[in-house]
Order: sequence, then structure tokens, then C-alpha cells
Amino acid sequence: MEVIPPAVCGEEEAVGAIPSAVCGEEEAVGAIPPTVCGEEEAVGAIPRSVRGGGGSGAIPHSVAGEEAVGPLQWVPVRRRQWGPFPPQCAGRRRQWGHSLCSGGGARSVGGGGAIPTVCEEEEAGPFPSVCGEEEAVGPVPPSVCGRRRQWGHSLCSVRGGGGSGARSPLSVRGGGGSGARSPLSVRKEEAVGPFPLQCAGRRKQEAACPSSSRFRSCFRDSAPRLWEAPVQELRKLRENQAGPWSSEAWDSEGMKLSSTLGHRPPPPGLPASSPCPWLPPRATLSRSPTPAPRRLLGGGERRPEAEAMPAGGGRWGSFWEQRTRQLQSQVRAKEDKIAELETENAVLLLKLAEYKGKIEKSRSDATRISTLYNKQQRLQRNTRSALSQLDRVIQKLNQDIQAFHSSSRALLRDYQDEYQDRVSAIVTAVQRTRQSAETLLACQAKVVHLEQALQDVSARHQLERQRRKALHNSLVELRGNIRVHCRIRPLLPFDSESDDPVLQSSSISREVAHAVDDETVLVKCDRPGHPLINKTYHFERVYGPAESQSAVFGDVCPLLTSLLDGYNVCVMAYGQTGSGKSYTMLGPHSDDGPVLPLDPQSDLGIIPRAAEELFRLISENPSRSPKVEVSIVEVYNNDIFDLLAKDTVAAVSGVKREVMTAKDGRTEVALLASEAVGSASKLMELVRGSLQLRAKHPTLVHADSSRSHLIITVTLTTAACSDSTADQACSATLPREQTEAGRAGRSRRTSQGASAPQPVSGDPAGRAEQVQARLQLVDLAGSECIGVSGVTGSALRETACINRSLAALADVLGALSEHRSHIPYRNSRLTHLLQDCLGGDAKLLVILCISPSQRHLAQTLQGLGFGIRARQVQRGPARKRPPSSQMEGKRRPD
Ligand SMILES: Nc1ncnc2c1ncn2[C@@H]1O[C@H](COP(=O)(O)OP(=O)(O)OP(=O)(O)O)[C@@H](O)[C@H]1O
Repeated sequence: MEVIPPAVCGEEEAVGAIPSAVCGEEEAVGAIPPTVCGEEEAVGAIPRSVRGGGGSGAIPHSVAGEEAVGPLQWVPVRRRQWGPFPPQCAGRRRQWGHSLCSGGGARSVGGGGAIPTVCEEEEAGPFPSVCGEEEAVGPVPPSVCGRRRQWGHSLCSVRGGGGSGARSPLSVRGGGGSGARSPLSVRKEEAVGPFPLQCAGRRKQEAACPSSSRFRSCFRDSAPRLWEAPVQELRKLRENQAGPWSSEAWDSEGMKLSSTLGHRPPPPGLPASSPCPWLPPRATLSRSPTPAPRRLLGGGERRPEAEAMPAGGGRWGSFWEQRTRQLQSQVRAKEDKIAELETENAVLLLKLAEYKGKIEKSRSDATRISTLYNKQQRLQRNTRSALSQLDRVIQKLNQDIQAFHSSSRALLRDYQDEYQDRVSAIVTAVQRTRQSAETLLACQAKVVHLEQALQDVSARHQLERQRRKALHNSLVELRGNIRVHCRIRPLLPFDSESDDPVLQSSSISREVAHAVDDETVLVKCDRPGHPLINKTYHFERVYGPAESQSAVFGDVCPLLTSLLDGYNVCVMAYGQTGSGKSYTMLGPHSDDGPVLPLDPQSDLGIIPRAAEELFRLISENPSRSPKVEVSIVEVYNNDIFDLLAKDTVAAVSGVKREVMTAKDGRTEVALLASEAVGSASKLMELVRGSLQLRAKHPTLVHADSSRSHLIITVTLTTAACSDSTADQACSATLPREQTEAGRAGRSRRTSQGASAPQPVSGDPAGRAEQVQARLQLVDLAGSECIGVSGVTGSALRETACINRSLAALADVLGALSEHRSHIPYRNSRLTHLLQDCLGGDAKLLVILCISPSQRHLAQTLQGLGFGIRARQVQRGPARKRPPSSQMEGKRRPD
């Protein structure tokens, strides 16, 4: 912005004629000339930051002060138009100013700014001298030189040689090289061209600058405000100079303006006495006698030419011409400066865009950073909360760990204590175990020794037992004793059903009979109100409740061998009702009766087993082929019924028969039906048929009680053999003891003159000698107590007959045991029928069946007494049956 100094204005008025160029500038004071507007726009467009930067070293000191003051003053605004000045240029300006103001000495430097003001340049006077000084000063700054060159006829044209290598500030900044120019600087130079007039070039630059219109509008807004202070000051000066200038006022105003603009030495050609270098010396001024009132020139007004120029020329004319040229060159310099500033402004705009882009980028970065920061904050909050939770968890874990450690230590201590205790206990136990092991080894040695000794003793005991048995059997054979085996049946359900209520309520055991061993029976006589009495009974064999049918038959089997050897054999089951007689002789009750063949696990009794064994033995020696005949009778109510015979008249089975004594002394049933059988099954078939006819009646004790004595007689008729042959045959079949006993018996009987005839080798009539042996299997009816069995009527009579017949049997055994002269066989048809077995030479085996139940104790004791009595019978040794021819001549009377 160009402002006309007041000094100049006053001077113009004093002169009376103001050069046109100056007038144009004066007009610009009121109305902004286009050129000035362009500069103002450039000023207004300069960013504040850039302006601030321009003051660093390159801008005179007044810039900073005025910026701080507020409204821009005219001088600082001009200085600010220089914009950012390179430091090196600042130094050159300083030199330049020094050269320009060489007459003033240090005044240019003392102005505080490195750049000489336009006023100083205006006051520089004729430039040839300046140019000479400038050349002498040194290289002109490229930017300055470049601009000077463009102006051509300006003072820079004078120093054109020196500026040949100069560049505009942009070119210097862009490349700095001598030939290289930035496109921007080139455009500017081309646009400006030879500087004809400042406005033309500026207008072109404005057109080239896209923001010039915006700058202009901005300037219009800010120009009045910017100009207000200088214009006011100028008006004040002119008003003050309305009258003739006094020397004091002149000096005062000059000094004031000089101090305002900066204290600089006056330009060459001006007297040093002038207080203001802008004003001519007071003495050289001529005042009009009637000074015209001072006024400011408005825009568009033109000072009359007569007033503009001094009338006479002369020194003032040359001054004004020089002044006009100076101002024109100054205007051109300003125009050039404006272009430069616009260029710089464009550059700054580019920078501004760049900075805006950076700012946008920075904003986006800041936004992103802010987002990240927020995320980080949230993450930190989450992390803090998580850390706090984790911290609490860690604290809890630490507490748990401490508790665990404490408990672990306690447990460890307990474990160690327990471990020590256990170890000590184990050590003690090991020591004891070692001692025990040693003791055990010693004991084991002893046990081995004792076991060997026991085995020896057992072997000796078994041997002795066998010997004793053999001796006992020999004794039995020699004495002719009746063998008595006792069998104790198990307790059965019906035993408890009919128990006495008194017994049921008491703690007395219901089982009173026990098999102590295989030869001893123990009976505990424990009755309420009576002392306990234990009675033992010894028999040849005692079977406990658990012993099977096969075990019982095992002791019967040797008698079958004796049967085949010609001995009469009788197996009789004796006992109370329900004691197991029929079970022992026949087997479990069934409607079909015992059925062969035998199952090894079968419960069949002695009769079916004996039948099968008999035919098995016969089959083993087929050379002898004995004839087997079977007869079956029952003694029912003291009558003998032939169960194999059938009364054709009465058409009933079971014919009553009578017992008779044969010529050989044997008792026989007259007209007894007998059937030859060739097999065990045939034999058992007859047995089953007979059992269908056998009298049975249920009682309170036994639901299937037999009411008769069943006698099955199996007669074996075998061809007789000589003694030697018979002995050989007998020795082959009989047990050794029996053979020996038989020999002993025969020898004894023979020596004693026994009536039994000896078998002969032949029959004088030429008939073949035959030997008969009988096997009688007797299932006696059970003795019973009438009060217990609860029978009445015919059953009562049956019971009475049964009891009487059994009593007769017991009497016979008693008589035999007591060796009475009279044996009452005929007191009962049963004893009469069994006379040969009881008192003869038959091998008699009585199987005494007893019940273990407390309820049957009396009958058990009675049965055991019968067995003991039977054992006491000494009938002499058993004998083989002689041949029939010998038997005919020997009849023994009853
Ligand atoms: N040793 C035993 N093992 C299993 N049951 C047996 C035994 N002895 C007998 N019994 C059973 O006892 C019951 C009576 O037996 P059994 O018919 O043989 O008596 P009993 O002496 O013949 O009687 P009665 O003289 O009245 O005919 C039968 O049901 C029988 O099965």
C-alpha cells in the first residue's frame, strides 16, 4: 500500500504544483487506485502466520511493535508487503540501505529494519550515484535484482549487468541456479514484461491469480480501517500547516515524522539541517503570501496543472521531475513487489492447501488416534476391571494356596507321623512275621511229621477196622447172629404238622435221633418235665438221614452173592409206621411202583436194586444159570394172601393161603403161586402188580400207610455141585470171610452133628442134584400207637393185628436170644412164615428204620430195643442149602 507521506503533501502544497504521478498517488489516498488495491489485496491475502514469519530478522523492528499494537499503521503495512524476506536478502538490504544512505551514515541501519523504506529510496536522489554505490556494495540480492531487471528503465536497469544472474525469490527458492527458473517466476516475468505501467502488469497478474478477487474484496473491507490512522495524521498535519510554517513547527513536525518513520539520515542532496529527510529544508521553501486552505484531495480530483508544477522550473522543477521519477519507479517497484508478493501469496496458498491437507490428514489421524485412544481407554478400563478382578482372584487364589499350603503341611505332618507309626508297626509286624514264619516253619515240619504219623495211624486204623469188621462178621457168622442196620430218615414236613403244641412252643429240638458214627445211634430223650437222657445204640451199620439208597444197598449187595452161593438170605425192614421202611425197601411212593432200569441217581430201594443186581450176578456166571422164581404174599390181619394168585371163583386177586411146614423142615405157603422170571424188569413188574393189591390205609401219621406185611420171595434153583466144585465156585463168588465162616460153620455143625445134610454129588434115581436158595425181602407193616395214628374201625383192627404180629416177632427174637427151648413162631402167621429166616440158617439182615422226630421218640426207642434184641440172637453160623434129595429125608419137627 502506498501512502503519501505528509511531508510530501505539504511540500506539494508549498510548491504549488504537484507532479502528476504524485497527484495520482495523492488521489490514491482518498480513492484507492487500482494498483494500490492490488497491493492491498496482496497485503490482505498474506496469511498472518506468513507475515509473522516475515518479521523474523527481515522485517524492521516496527513490524513487531505495530502488530502488537493492533490496527496496522501505514509504515508497517508497507513493510509487511515485503513478505517473508530471505535472511540473506535482509543482509543485502541492509547493505543496500547503507549504500543508498551512505550520506547518512548509520541511519539506515539505525532504523531498526534491514530493508530500506520507499521513502529512503525516494530520498536517495539521483540514482547513478546510488547505482555506483550499489555496484560497489556487492552482489545485489537475486530477488531484488530480478525485479529491477524487469523494470528495465528503473534503477535496476542501471545495475543490469550485476543482476544478470539474479532470480526472483521464487526462482532462488526453487533452484537457486543461474539459468533455472521456476515456472511460477517465469510466468510472472512474462506477464509483467517490460514494465510500461504498473497497473497493466498487475491486472494480468490478478487475472492469473485465482484468489485475486477474493483478496480484493477482503482489501475493500480492511482498507478503510488500515488507512484511517495515516489519513487522520495527514489531515492533522495539513491542518497544522494551514498557516505559514514556522521554523519550529517545521522542525517539530519533521522530527516527529522522522521519529515515526524512523530516524534516518537525510538523502543526499538534502540539507542535513532538515529535521525530516522527507522534507526539503525550511529555508528552501517558499510560502505563498496567502496560503490556500489545506484540504485533502478526493478521489478522481485532479490538481490543476498550474498548481501541480512550479511555474518557473529551475531547481524545484528538476526536483519534482526527479521526484516524479522516483515515485514512478517507486510505484513500479511496489507493483513489482506486489507481483512478487502475489507469487509468494500463491506459493503460500499452495502451502496453505498443503497445510490444510496436512491438517485434514492430521485431523483424520487425530480422529483415528482419538478412536484408538478411546479404544485404548476402554481397553484400559476393561483391562483395569479385568486386572482388578484378576487381582481379586489372585488374592483369593493366594489365600487358597496359603490355606492349601497350611493344610498340606498339616496333612504332611500327619502323614509323616502316621507314616512313622505305620513304618514302626510294619517293622514290628515284619519282625513278628519273621518269628511267626520261623515258628510256622517249625510247625509245618511238625505238621508234616504229624500228618505222616496220622496217615500211618489212619492206615493202621483202617486196617484194624477192616480186621475188626471181618472178625465181627466172622463172629456173627459163627454165632449165627442177626445183622441189624439202623437207618435214620430225615425230618419230614408231616413230622412238624402233627407235633405236640407243647413241644412246638418249647425250645426242645424236634430231632432226637442222631447218627453219631456209622455204628452208633444217639437218642436224646428230652421231654418236658423229664431230665435229658442220651441213649446210644450200636449196630453193624448206622445210616444217617443224608445217606442215600445206594449206600444202604451197598451193604445188602454181598448178601445177594451169598444167595447165589446157596445161602438163604432175608432182608427185613422193621420200624414204626412212617419211619421209611417202604422207602428203604421199594423207594419213593408212586402209583406205578418202582420202575427199572435204575438210574444211578435214582432213589429206588433195595428190592429193585437187588433184582437188578441179582440178574447181573447171574449173567456173570451163565454156566450155573439158576432158575429164578418169584412169589409175593402179604400178611394182612394175620392172614396170608398170595398176591400173585387169582381166585377164579371169586374173581379177585390175592388169595388167602396157609403156612405149612415142609418135610425138610422148611416153612412153606401151601399152594403159593410163584412165577419164574428171567429178568429184573419182569420181577419188578410182578412186584408192581402185587403192590397194587397190598392193603394200605391212611393214618394220621402216614397218609400212605401199609396195613400188611409184604414178603417177596425169590427162589434160586441151581444145579448142585460137588464140594470141591462148590467150594471153588463159592470161593470165587463169596467174600473170603464168609467162605471161611462157612467152612468153619460147616465143620462145626458137622462136628456138632448138625441136622443140616451135606450136599451129595448124585441122586441114586439119576436125577440131577439141585440146590435152592431163597431171598426173602420183607417190608413189615409199621408199628403204631393207636392214639397217635387215630385209626378206627377196620384200620384199628389192622393196627392191632400189625402190632400183635410185630410183638410176636419180638417174642421170637427174644426167645431166640434167650435160647429158650420153645420159640413161639406160630403165635403169628408172620413169624411162622419167617421161621426159617428167624431161627434157621439164613443170613438175616434187619434194617431198623427210625424217625428222628421228637414226636416218635417212644416208637423210636421201641424200634431200637427191637434191634438190640435181634442182635443178641445167636443162631449159629449160616449154612448153604443142601440138595433137595438130602433135604427130603430130613424133616425137623416144629
Ligand atoms: N430216608 C428217607 N429219605 C427220604 N424220605 C424218606 C426216607 N424214609 C422215608 N421217607 C419218606 O417218609 C414217608 C414214609 O415212608 P414209608 O412209606 O417208607 O414209611 P413206612 O415205614 O413204610 O410206613 P408204613 O409202615 O405206614 O407203610 C414216605 O413219604 C417216604 O418217602
